[in-house]
Amino acid sequence: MTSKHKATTVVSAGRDPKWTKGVVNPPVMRGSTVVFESVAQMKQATGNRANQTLFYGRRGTETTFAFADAMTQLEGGAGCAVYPCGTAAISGALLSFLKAGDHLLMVDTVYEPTRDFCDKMLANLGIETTYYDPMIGDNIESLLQANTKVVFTESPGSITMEVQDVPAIAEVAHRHGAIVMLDNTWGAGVLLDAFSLGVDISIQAATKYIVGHSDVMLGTAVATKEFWPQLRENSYLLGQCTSPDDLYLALRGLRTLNVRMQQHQENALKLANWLAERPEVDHVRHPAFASCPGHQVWQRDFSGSNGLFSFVLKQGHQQATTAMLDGMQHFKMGYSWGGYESLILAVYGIERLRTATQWQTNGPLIRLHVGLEHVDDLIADLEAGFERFN
Ligand SMILES: Cc1ncc(COP(=O)(O)O)c(CNNC(=O)CNC(=O)c2ccccc2[N+](=O)[O-])c1O
Repeated sequence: MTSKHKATTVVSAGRDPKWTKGVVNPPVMRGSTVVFESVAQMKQATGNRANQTLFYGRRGTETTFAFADAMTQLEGGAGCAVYPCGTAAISGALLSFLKAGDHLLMVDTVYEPTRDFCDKMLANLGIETTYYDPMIGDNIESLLQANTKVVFTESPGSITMEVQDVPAIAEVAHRHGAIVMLDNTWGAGVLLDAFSLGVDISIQAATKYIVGHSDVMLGTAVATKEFWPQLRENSYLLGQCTSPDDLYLALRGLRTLNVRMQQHQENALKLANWLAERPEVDHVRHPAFASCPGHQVWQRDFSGSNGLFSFVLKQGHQQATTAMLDGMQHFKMGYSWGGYESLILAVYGIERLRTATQWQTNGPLIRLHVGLEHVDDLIADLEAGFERFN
C-alpha cells in the first residue's frame, strides 16, 4: 500500500496480510532454524531464500520482511537490508560495493565513526578514501578518478549541518560510473526523497527517528532496483541480521514518525529562532536558516526539518560550557538523537575531523536534539543554562 503522502505510508507500509495474518501489527516471529515437511518444500524455500521466503534466521523472518517492506515503501526503493546499527549499515553498504584498488569519495563532514571506518578498515583493505568539501556540488568532478566506485554523502552533516547538493553530485558521479550513497538519517525517509535526487543507496541509522524511542540499535540500507541484489547478497555474506523484537519496535516507531517529526520541527524552529537572538550565540546552524551552509539546497530538496540542529557560541571556555550543560533539566547529555527526548552535546575538536575543509570558530559548537517536551520548558532550560554559562 503506497501513497504520495508520507503520513499514509508510515501508517500503512509493511502491513501486508501475508505478514500480519490479519492483526494490525505483524507478530514477532523469532527463529533460527526453519524446518520443512518435505524435500520438495525445502528445495522450494532454498531456491527462494533471497525473496522473503522462510529459509533460515539469517535471511530473516516474517517480522523482518514486514519491516523491510515498510522501509522500502517509505524510501521508494527496490529492497531494504537491515543491520544491527547505523554504523553497520554504512560499513555493510560500503563493503558491498568496494574492493581492493577502488577509490571512495567521502564527505568531509561525515559522522566521525564513518571516517574512522574509512581511515582504519577500508585503508587496510586497499581502498583509498578522498574527503571532499560538502559544498563542492558538481565541482566534485575534479576529484573523480578512474577507480572511483562510490561517492558517499551525508546531508545535512549531523554535527555542523551543511546541506549537500546531492543531485549535482549524483549527476557527475553517475557520468563517471560511480554509485551514490546517502546517510539519510536526518531526512529519515520523510523529509527527503533520496532516489529522486539520484541516490542509489539510502542508508539510515534507524536507531534515531525511525525507532524514535531511544531503545533500539538498528540500521537500514534501501537500494534501487539496479543495486538491490548486490546489496542484499553481500549484506547476507557479511552475516548482517537483526532481532525480530527490535524490528517490531522499529515498526511501532515508524507508525508515529510523521507526527513526531512535525512536533520536533515545530519545537526546534522555535528554539532556533530564540537562540538566534541570544547575545551568547554567534550563529545558528539549522538548515531552515539562511546562515546554514546549503540552506537554499535544503529549501529545494527537503520538505521540512526535524529536531537536530547546532549553534555556535561567540566564545566560551570549556568550564563555562560545562557549567551550562551540567544541571540541565530536559536537555540531557547523550551520544545519540532522534528519540522523543531532548539532548545536548558540546562538540570540541571539530577542526581535527576536517581534512578537506577548515573549521574555525571562536566559541564551541553545541548540538541540540529538540524533543517533544513543551517548548516553553525547553526554552526555560536553556535560559537557565545561559545564566550558568555567564
Ligand atoms: C548521521 C549518523 N549516521 C550514522 C550513525 C550511527 O548510527 P548507530 O549509532 O546506530 O551506529 C549516527 C549515530 N549518531 N550518534 C551521534 O550523533 C552521537 N555521537 C556519536 O555517536 C559519536 C561517537 C563516537 C565519536 C563521535 C561521535 N559523534 O557523533 O561525534 C549518525 O548520527
